[in-house]
Amino acid sequence: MTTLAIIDGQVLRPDLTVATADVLVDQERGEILEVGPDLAGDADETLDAADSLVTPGFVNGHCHVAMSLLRGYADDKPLEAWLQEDIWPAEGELTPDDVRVGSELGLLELIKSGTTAFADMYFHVPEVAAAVEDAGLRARLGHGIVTVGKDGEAARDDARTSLEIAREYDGAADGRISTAFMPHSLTTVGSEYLEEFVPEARNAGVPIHYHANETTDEVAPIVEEHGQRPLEYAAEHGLLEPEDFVAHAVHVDDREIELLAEAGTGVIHCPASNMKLASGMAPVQRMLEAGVTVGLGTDGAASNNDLSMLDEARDAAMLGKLAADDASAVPAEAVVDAMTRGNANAIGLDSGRLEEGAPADFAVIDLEKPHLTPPHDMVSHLAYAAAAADVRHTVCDGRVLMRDREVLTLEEAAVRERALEAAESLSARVDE
Ligand SMILES: CSC[C@H]1O[C@@H](n2cnc3c(O)ncnc32)[C@H](O)[C@@H]1O
Ligand SMILES: [Zn+2]
Repeated sequence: MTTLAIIDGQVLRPDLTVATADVLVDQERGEILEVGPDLAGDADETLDAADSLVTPGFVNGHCHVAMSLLRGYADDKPLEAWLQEDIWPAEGELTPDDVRVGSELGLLELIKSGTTAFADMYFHVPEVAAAVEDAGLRARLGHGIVTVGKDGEAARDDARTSLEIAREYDGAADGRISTAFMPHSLTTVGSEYLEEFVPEARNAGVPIHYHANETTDEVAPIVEEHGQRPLEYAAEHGLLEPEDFVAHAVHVDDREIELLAEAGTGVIHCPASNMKLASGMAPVQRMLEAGVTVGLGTDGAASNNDLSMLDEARDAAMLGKLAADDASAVPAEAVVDAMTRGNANAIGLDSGRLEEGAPADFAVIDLEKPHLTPPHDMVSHLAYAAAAADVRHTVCDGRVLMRDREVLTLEEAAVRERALEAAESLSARVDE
């Protein structure tokens, strides 16, 4: 057994209390052996956490990591225009190599901001999976299906690809990669394809993840065409099961909140993307009160425009108060839970908790910063004050991915260089 000890840190426990302790990890099993005093002993490797907070690694519940290549490509438009006029034409030019380098760029940012696990919907998923395997993170990946604008054969091919990817990659990278069947949304995938393929996804034993109720423009056509609210329609098509999770859920009514709570389907709230695209304010406090599992996600870097879960936590708390017109709504504890254990539960990964027997996924945050002084309340600091640049070390599955801000599993300068070239070449191709 090889061991790693994270020593002298302030450890954030599952009940959100903080204790000065070491954390001892079995690196082969990727598991926490013990949390307690004086565990450095003869550990094979140590990580200094003095004057630092040791937290569960952050979980990003909804991302399109390769879209890092499109950061700043198109801003200041609402969802529909942004996708139709800018993003989809650019994505039409993306090669598998572009997706690989865009993923590596995004993974660098995830590691540097303390994220150890994420859920991702995109295409050229084998490239995303290869990047995840090498970078050392944990992920739930899927191929996003869009059937609108395609003939029947092309549409069925797309849905079949999502199913095949889900089957083939589940358990890849020594179990760090799991998968889901991923229809893009309830308006971009026709009901006939849901009826045909959802039962197959259930047979494959994978969850289903999709964008839902993101804008009023997305709700209206379903109400008009089917005479039902989108999540009633989703339930009728077998898309609201306890293992499933939806992104956004901005425009949900009371009945839909009740459906989510009854079904146990997770909601991944994406406040930065919702604000930037002016999609609306999700009723997060109402969903929490109804018992919905609420996680947090960044969405892609083209609509955020970063992948920091610390930023997302702050945005969620701030926007949640504004939406509820109540300063006590969406408190610090709720967002810290949502970015760790809540998210892990929502996307079906065993992560987000720092205790014996749990997966060894951590972020170590430097507290010796003016904006983190004084140390009244670590949960408050995580929700409101800490930033990506405060993350010192990141560990996933017992492996040190970043030590003292040096990423060990990706060559940062080389990835940036390749990303610059790929982005330049992509822009030129789109402009041709
Ligand atoms: C078919 S792969 C995933 C697909 O989703 C697009 N996308 C990125 N952000 C959003 C969003 O906020 N709502 C809906 N769709 C989004 C992305 O560009 C890919 O095409
Ligand atoms: Zn999205």
